[in-house]
Amino acid sequence: MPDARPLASPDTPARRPMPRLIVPGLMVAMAAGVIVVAPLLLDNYLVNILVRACFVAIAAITVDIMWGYCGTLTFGQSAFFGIGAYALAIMFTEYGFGTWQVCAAIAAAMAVAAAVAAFTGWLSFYPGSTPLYASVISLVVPIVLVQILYSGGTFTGSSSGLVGFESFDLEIETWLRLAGLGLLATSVLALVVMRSDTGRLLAALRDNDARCTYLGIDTSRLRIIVLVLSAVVSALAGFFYAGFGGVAAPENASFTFGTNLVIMVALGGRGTVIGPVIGALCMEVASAYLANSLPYVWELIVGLALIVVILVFPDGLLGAVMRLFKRGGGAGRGTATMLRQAAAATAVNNPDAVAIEVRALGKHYGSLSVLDGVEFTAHRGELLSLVGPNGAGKTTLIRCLSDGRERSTGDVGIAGHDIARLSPDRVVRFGLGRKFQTASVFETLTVAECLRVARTHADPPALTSRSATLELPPAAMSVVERSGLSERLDEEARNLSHGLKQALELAMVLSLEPDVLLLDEPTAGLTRAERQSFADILTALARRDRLCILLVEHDLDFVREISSRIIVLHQGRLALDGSVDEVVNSELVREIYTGQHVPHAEVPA
Ligand SMILES: Nc1ncnc2c1ncn2[C@@H]1O[C@H](COP(=O)(O)OP(=O)(O)OP(=O)(O)O)[C@@H](O)[C@H]1O
Repeated sequence: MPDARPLASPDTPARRPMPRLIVPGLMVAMAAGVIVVAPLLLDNYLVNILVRACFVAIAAITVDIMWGYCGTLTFGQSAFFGIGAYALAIMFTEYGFGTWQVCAAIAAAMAVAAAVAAFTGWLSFYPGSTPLYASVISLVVPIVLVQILYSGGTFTGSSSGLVGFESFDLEIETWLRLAGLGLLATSVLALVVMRSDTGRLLAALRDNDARCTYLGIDTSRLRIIVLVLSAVVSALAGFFYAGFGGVAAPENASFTFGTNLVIMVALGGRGTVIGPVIGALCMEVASAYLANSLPYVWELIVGLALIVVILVFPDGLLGAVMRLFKRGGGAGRGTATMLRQAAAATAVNNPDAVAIEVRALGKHYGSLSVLDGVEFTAHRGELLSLVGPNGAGKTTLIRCLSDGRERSTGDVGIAGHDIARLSPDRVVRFGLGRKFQTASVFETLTVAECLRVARTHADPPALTSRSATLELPPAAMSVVERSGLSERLDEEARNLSHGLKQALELAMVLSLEPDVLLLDEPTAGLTRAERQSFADILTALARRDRLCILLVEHDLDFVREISSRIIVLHQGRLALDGSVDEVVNSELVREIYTGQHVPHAEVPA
């Protein structure tokens, strides 16, 4: 879109280099403080608290990854912490302390935590589940686990927990150094991964799960993998926590502790890794001093602090500090991305092959029939417009073509594949791309990151590094260059104008190299110039690249200009299917668009 006029200022807001240095600087300072200075200066009581705080902070980091990066608010990390603590306590109580017992206890802690996390993840993240549902499940897990511990008799120590077993015989200063190093290693690893391409993919999940799914990403599987890994880390933290304290108590697994972890993350600043560490250290130390002297007031103070932070600093304390160093609130990440065109796909074998095949399609909501007996076929190279009055069922039809679970009756074929009851991420792999009515991008990611996530299928993300180059297929590249997005690759998507967001979403969908493109009112809200540009792009995609495009559109002039064929939906039934002239000049379309009633009987079945 050469003439697109972005509403947002084209100037990239200036950035100071500080935010990139704050987090590593804080980490080095805290690590030096805990590992080197603290054992020399602090009394035993405070060192004891710091050791525990370091292990709790590791669990808080796992909550941050789940909540701050992946967008799932979880109260259940305490359960995995408790599993680690009890794996050690049960093993040492039952079999004594020794090398094989330590190895077996670590293996048991990791295996049980991973198994419980996999089961919980399967329950929480089934396709179509909501984030609220996952949070509720995360509340239930520690509650159930604590009940199991209570009813475990002498095996789990019931409400008193397990105590008095032989454990690691280390000086307290050594414990502090070990705990500090463990916390430092976990923080560095988490930061490296979260700043890598994989971390950006997790942030994309948080921003827009549906868009990820329609980019062919199995979001449920990804969330389960992250939950399992964070559960294992949390279990290891609990293991050493119990090893240090020589006790495992139901409180270590309780939902109260899980809630405290969430508060630590919220106070420190979610999505920062280091914020939760600061939150955990501060809360553990403060609670050790205040919880006994001010038992009820302390909880009140924590509650009030949480409310104040949520109201005044929604990004937490560290988020507020980091924002001070940003001018303009959210430009790119100071990285320069090189754009490169991927090799063109091999020539299409059969340029006129059937691309969409719909047979006897029906969709019902209870007794309400929204689509009934819809049948049509579309070929590669066709630009097919779908028109009809509001409520005719156009968006529902698009949903039924892109998600096998949507339709009530009938069959849908995409590029020769029956979509059966497959979820959108699987249908996308048949060669389908869907653009939503409202631009669906990843708001907190840069333009380059959005496009990189869209290329996940072709270019799996690196785990520990961030790519400096971005390779796009020719069709996506052409949209990026024509729209001017190539000049703003390192700018966050939320700063783009409406037109540029629409162009970005189209480029993301084209990054999938689809054979079939579904577009739901893509020109709504665009300027005249942007609309013309969109028309040129779509025409080229159909004629030159032989894509089959199905376009839902209200603007009949636009439809007339670009379509090779038009189908009309009326009251859930296919009313007309013909050439542009046949449909636009038909009596039926005139009646529909002038609002006159068309009796059901007159609509061809
Ligand atoms: N989840 C749902 N439950 C019940 N009815 C629904 C649901 N989703 C859509 N409908 C109904 O299905 C009908 C078709 O809706 P749909 O959004 O597909 O129409 P449309 O042709 O795309 O309309 P518009 O042009 O306004 O976007 C409407 O009457 C709508 O109220």
